[in-house]
Amino acid sequence: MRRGEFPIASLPVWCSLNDVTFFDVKVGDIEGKGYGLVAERDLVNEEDNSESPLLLTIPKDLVLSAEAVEEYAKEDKNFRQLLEAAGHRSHRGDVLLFLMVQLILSSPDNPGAKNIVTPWTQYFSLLPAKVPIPTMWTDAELSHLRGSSLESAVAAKLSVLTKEFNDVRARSSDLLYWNDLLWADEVFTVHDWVLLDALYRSRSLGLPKSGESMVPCLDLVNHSRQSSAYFEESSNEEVTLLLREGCAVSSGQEITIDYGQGKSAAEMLFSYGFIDSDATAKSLVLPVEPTEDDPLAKAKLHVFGTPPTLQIHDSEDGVPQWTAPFIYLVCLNEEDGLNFALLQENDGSRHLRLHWQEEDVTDRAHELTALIDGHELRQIFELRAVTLIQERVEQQIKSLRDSHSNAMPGIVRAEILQTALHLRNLEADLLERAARALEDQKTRLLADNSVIAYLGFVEEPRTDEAGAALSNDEEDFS
Ligand SMILES: C[S@@+](CC[C@H](N)C(=O)[O-])C[C@H]1O[C@@H](n2cnc3c(N)ncnc32)[C@H](O)[C@@H]1O
Repeated sequence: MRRGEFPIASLPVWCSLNDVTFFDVKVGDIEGKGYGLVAERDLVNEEDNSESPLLLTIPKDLVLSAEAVEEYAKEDKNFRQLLEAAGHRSHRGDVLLFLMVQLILSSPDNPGAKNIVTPWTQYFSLLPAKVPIPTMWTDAELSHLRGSSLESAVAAKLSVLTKEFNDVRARSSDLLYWNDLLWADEVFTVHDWVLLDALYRSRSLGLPKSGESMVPCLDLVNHSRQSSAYFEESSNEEVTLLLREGCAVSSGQEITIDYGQGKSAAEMLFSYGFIDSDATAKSLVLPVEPTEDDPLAKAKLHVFGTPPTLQIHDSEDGVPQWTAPFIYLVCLNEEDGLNFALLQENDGSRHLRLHWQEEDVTDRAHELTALIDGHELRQIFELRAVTLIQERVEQQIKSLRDSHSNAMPGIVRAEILQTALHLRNLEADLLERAARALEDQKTRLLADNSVIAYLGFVEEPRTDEAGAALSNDEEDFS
């Protein structure tokens, strides 16, 4: 759908009409980042100044939160019908419906639909038509993410977005007003829905009172890990941007906030479309699956309930840590004391239950690491888990290496290619360090007395022979 026009030169008028105030800062073009905020004069906030200087204030009624969407629905009958038919599933979904309406109302494709206009209808046209996050990349660009943790994450997100779009379409087609505006000439497409999601993801922020919200003008502030400003929501729910304590910004310099706060390189790319040049991967998440020959695979997936993942986190000493609760479910079996049972309720419904050592632990399927604590074979179970995790990590390293020369032909924007390569390098480094840490842990477990005893080496092993025999036998406990 074609976008409306709102030149940046008109923003000061919009701000004065809507009580948004800039103090000594203005919107400017920032190379490689789109718009941003720059200081109009030298700004300083001394180290122990308890009252930080204000840079920007935005009144409560402009904050686009789930509550604001509900309020708007009270005033607009057509939107209320749309929200009742297709909304109320999540806060994000409701905000996306509101943005969809702003897109329609501001689009030159709908000259007749301009009768209901909110401040957001005009502001929406200032938002970029392209966001550099991977859900908006071309297939050729996406092929450069192969082997990275974002390969499956982006594919899953795109499939969810397509489902959401089809769902909104199915639920609103019976509403005459919306059917005419949205679907009759197929003016609103799945690409528009992907754009709305991208705008929301890259521009929303968590406010203490209003929750996840979009705030006009505050959403023009770019990110830096050495940020000079921060935002607050006051008791009357006005949102403010303030200069950080101990910060000095010269006239013409950019004002930034920190979007990161613990986010991994993959999360930064997924949500905002860039990675800091001095970033480390921090962490990554990979999907994991049950082993192919496990007869209990389906039951294990069912009781686990959520898509199983392996999370790898970096740590300050450079030795990565991992979390993979499903892997413990994968490596335990009936002979270890893991069982499934069907529980029949009085109303006739039946539920699959998970038992560990004859105790019903269905609600603790994610806590098997804790449940095996104290078991005499605990180290054996750990060894199986470490072996499976190591295999998964090695598989990912191989996939990163193999896919490098394998990208799809097609035009790829230089900055996108650079960002994808940056992510791949950061993740390869984290995975390789994780593989070494897993190998070390395996070696430690293999030297554990209970493991040696379990494997039949109860007598003092001669180191060389034992080591060789153990590594040959690895598959037996995986
Ligand atoms: C909340 S908006 C900030 C305003 C945006 N620059 C604009 O023109 O509307 C977030 C987007 O700005 C860009 N951005 C913000 N900080 C950046 C940075 N440090 N490096 C590169 N791009 C950045 C990214 O495209 C990101 O998705």
